[in-house]
Amino acid sequence: MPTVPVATGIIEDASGRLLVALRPEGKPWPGFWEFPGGKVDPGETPEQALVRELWEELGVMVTAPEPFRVLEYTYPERTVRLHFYRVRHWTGTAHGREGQEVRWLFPWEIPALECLPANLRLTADVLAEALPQPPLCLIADPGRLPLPDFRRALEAALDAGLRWLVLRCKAAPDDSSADVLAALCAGALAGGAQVYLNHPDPLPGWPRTGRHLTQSQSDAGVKPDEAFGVSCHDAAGLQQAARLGARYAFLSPIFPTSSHPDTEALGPRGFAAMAAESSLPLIALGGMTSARVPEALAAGARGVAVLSGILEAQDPAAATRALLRHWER
Ligand SMILES: Nc1nc2c([nH]c(=O)n2[C@H]2C[C@H](O)[C@@H](COP(=O)(O)OP(=O)(O)OP(=O)(O)O)O2)c(=O)[nH]1
Ligand SMILES: [Mg+2]
Repeated sequence: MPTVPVATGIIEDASGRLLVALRPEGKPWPGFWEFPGGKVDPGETPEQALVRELWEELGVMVTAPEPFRVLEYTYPERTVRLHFYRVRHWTGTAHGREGQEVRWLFPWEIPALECLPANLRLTADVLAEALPQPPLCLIADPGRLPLPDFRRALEAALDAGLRWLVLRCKAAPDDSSADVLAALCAGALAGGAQVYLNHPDPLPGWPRTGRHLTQSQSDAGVKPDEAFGVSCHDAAGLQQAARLGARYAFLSPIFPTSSHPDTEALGPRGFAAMAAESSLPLIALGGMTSARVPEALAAGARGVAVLSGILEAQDPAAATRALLRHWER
């Protein structure tokens, strides 16, 4: 079976929303959502095909498309080589010229739709662009250490370059601890970090980027009206988090971990199999050490999360630097 070249455009408006279109009856995969585009004709370059297809399908004239990804995917009926472009400059008003429904959605709203299966990884690629950089997350639980030690460790990690914090409070802290934690959140944000609160309801009004949910909250349908991620443990949990509109998911445990000794680890292969099917960027959690970061990234993790690896290290700053080294260029 020859490979069919296809050119598609991820069209983005000034607010960051992307255009998706519903495949009509009469084409393969009717009723599935796609990025607009189509087959490259003989003699055309993928970029020429992109410009022609977006004119034919949407009535927009594209200028300066940027190559983004080339992916091959085998459907039962054909193998396609998909040339995805980012399109940020065009003229005209996009509308379904072939009668197809089109929608403008934020990237995290797309996984709720039934999309062409080849596009799962691509959606995860787009969502991964918005992860904190470097994508190393510290899950910081103030219940584990005396508060002054917790604060010192956290500030050392932030000074060492940490830019992503999930603050995990199993129970509501007392008033004086709450003031310290709120100030830590504010300081982390001011230093350029993203802060997600994993906290039981009622939620304190601490400064934050968004919330981090447990899989059981997500499975129960909790859907914050702010940015959020979810800690997942299985494929059903990942699917539910994607349906709700999560920006990212933790998947654990990738390696055996002393905090959950009775849970069987996914292993890098189990992790990779789930990453291949996920439209969310997955963050590897569980037994993560600096030495294991390359294996996690090779398994499709877009980032890594640690708990005790930093907070309970002899030298939290050194531990943070050792982990961050993997994202230095
Ligand atoms: N347009 C588009 N096609 C995709 C995407 N992802 C994906 O796997 N495909 C596959 C589905 C199809 O097998 C092929 C594109 O074919 P198409 O049916 O859109 O081609 P076309 O617009 O030229 O349509 P036609 O002339 O055959 O009617 O690529 C995507 O995001 N957009
Ligand atoms: Mg098409």
